[in-house]
Amino acid sequence: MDLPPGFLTDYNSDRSFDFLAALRYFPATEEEDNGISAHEDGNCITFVIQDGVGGLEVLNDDGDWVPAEPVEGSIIVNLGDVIQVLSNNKLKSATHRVVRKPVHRHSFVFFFNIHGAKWIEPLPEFTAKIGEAARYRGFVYNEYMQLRMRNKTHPPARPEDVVHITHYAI
Ligand SMILES: O=C(O)CCC(=O)C(=O)O
Ligand SMILES: [Fe+2]
Repeated sequence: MDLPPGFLTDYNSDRSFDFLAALRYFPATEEEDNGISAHEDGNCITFVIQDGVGGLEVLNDDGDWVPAEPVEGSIIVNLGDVIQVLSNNKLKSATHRVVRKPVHRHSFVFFFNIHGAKWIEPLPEFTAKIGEAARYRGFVYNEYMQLRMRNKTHPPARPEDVVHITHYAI
């Protein structure tokens, strides 16, 4: 990102919002194979350790779903919305989903987050310093998390009203 080493540590050294999820996906049935619907992670960076079953897929620029094939001993690193905003779209928050397979799947997912009170806006290194306009207005991280939570607790009738990071786009 052309930022000084240790930038993220200095930017936010508070780890209290981080969490680890141990997930188990039940086998797909004839009728239904949705594990997790298409989404972007709202946080900073997500680390996924998956077993050998597979099912995690990433949407590419052509609109095709590309499987993140299991590789023994590897960790998948997924950038979230916070990095997309900080980098002013230079780094993208990947759209991904999990499609269930005929057998159980297990994954460990570590969400490297940002403190809730943190102000998030495109960094000068990706805007003023390189003569680019900011593509997002600033927001408090918790506010975005609450809007995302509302997507689940009060699902909007119209799909276009579901809040994504584009809510803050300029
Ligand atoms: O289980 C996985 O491989 C990914 C889960 C995921 O995308 C999420 O929890 O946000
Ligand atoms: Fe995810």
